[in-house]
Amino acid sequence: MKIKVGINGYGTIGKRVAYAVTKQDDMELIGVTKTKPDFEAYRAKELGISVYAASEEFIPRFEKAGFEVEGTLEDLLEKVDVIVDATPGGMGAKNKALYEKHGVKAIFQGGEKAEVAEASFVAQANYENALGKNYVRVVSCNTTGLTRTLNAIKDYIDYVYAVMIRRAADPNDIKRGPVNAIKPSVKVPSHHGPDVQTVIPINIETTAFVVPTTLMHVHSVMVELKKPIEARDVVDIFEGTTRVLLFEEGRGFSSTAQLIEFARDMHREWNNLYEIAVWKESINVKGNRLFYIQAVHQESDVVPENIDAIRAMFELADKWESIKKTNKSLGILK
Ligand SMILES: NC(=O)C1=CN([C@@H]2O[C@H](COP(=O)(O)OP(=O)(O)OC[C@H]3O[C@@H](n4cnc5c(N)ncnc54)[C@H](O)[C@@H]3O)[C@@H](O)[C@H]2O)C=CC1
Ligand SMILES: O=C(OP(=O)(O)O)[C@H](O)COP(=O)(O)O
Repeated sequence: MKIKVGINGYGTIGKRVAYAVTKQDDMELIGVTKTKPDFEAYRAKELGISVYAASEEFIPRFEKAGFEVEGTLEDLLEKVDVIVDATPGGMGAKNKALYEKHGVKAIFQGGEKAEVAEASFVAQANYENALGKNYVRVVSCNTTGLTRTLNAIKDYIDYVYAVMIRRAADPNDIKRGPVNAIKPSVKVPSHHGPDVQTVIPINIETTAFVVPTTLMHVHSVMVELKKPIEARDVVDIFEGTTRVLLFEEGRGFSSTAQLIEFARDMHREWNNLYEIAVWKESINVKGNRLFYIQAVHQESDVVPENIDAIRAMFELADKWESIKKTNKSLGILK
């Protein structure tokens, strides 16, 4: 039996999750919602994807353009086992009542508060917490990135301090800035540390900045160690950690630009870099402190998590079976 999946919100995350669903042999993409008949709606149709209006109120827009939709979100909800809510942050919580009304399981994204779901999720850290659940939240791209690497070394962690340098906007976004400024998040700690704690119980504080780039986020991580570890052991641990890749400045990876070029060279769809990129040379231990720097491709790192969350919610596979299956289907390197 294939799990029938719908996507509400066909934007940056929604379209990538839709694509990933079509790559799974145990899932079927039933349809996606759109609020307007823009080029993304036409492209979805060209790809054979059924397009639904996100609600009744948007129908006139489609009618005016002569774009035929299959119905509304409520019609889509009648046909699916699970809906992936990838609407703008905060909207998912409002949509939840509709999902409950139709008795459909739902996955929410990191723009929602943890309370929207029964579990916050990063597959390699807490797959088991989502088993059989009706509502799961895939945490934000930054939280996912922090969790992947910190979970791998959690036995050594006394306290984590991390600085998040966040991209101002996604590449297709023309409305957001800053254009020529660095914008601190004066709310300290930023939401990322507490968010990591919704997945793994570690001591962590984070601060965050927004900078004028669209490519990726970068994290500067400092860990106060509970017990000694050598930098080369951390390298070994990260080398053995799924969805984490080590990149060397010595091989030309001197910025996020080269990381994205690597994804392009790999012919990844939308230059997705699903893996968290850790700069190998940045892994250093000084006394009882470990330092490393990593980059997160915000548009794609949460995509495999959405797929694994679906498998966990329907108890289709155990943790490693699901992770391996998802990795293989998306060309994730390890
Ligand atoms: N872009 C990113 O870097 C990441 C975003 N997230 C989270 O994923 C969620 C979605 O974010 P993005 O994909 O970036 O947003 P987006 O703005 O690219 O896409 C949202 C889509 O929802 C549509 N939409 C708007 N109102 C709607 C409605 N009433 N019903 C249905 N669809 C509606 C928009 O037209 C758009 O296509 C948010 O919670 C965000 O915090 C998580 C990880 C990374
Ligand atoms: O939600 C995200 O993008 P957004 O800025 O489009 O809302 C990313 O996951 C980054 O969010 P974060 O920096 O709050 O973790």
